[in-house]
Amino acid sequence: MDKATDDLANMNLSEQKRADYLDWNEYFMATAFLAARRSKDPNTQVGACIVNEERKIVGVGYNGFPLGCSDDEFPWGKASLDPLGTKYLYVCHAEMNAILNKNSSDVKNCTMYVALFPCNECAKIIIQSKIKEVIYMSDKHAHKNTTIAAKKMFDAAGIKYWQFVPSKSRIVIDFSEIDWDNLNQLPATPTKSNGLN
Ligand SMILES: O=c1ccn([C@H]2C[C@H](O)[C@@H](COP(=O)(O)O)O2)c(=O)[nH]1
Ligand SMILES: [Zn+2]
Repeated sequence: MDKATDDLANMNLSEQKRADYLDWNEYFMATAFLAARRSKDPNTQVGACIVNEERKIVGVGYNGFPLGCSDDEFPWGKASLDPLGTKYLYVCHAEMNAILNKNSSDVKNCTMYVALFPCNECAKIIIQSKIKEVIYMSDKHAHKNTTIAAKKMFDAAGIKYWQFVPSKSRIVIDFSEIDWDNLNQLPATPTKSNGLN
């Protein structure tokens, strides 16, 4: 293909809608996973994103210690002879933080996107806050009583829950790949010349 034909092909492509944009579920689940990257938990990082009926994000949270409880002083360990020496008695779960961080008056009829199926304690808060749907990614604790109880309560309360199975294997934000002059993500627009092709 000569350069003129190549330029024309690129021009026509740039007038068409991008095909590889994030769909709503990908966008909200990726937001939950981005929030999880704020977590200091060395073992499990959980993020949650709450979305209202207008598809607006109204709350985001991740697992971490309460305000005033230093990440450097409270224990991050899982195992200790003394339960007070583990994280479990102190850490706020991502779902609870997302609800408490809400920027709307309530989260009634909202959907929660969450990296891990909520535990029984989070399930109670989700139900009481009137969230109507939970979309989760990992169900790695499906065999545990905390998850079984959570599902039992969701079923009784009529809360819909389903597992998000991503069709994209990667959602990447790589600042080094962004063409800052055009705000194009170079890999997403391969026909655009980046000087390498
Ligand atoms: O519903 C949940 C369940 C757990 N978490 C958080 C709490 C802890 O920080 C980790 C779990 O630690 P493990 O080392 O995997 O036991 O996940 C949450 O945010 N939401
Ligand atoms: Zn929980």
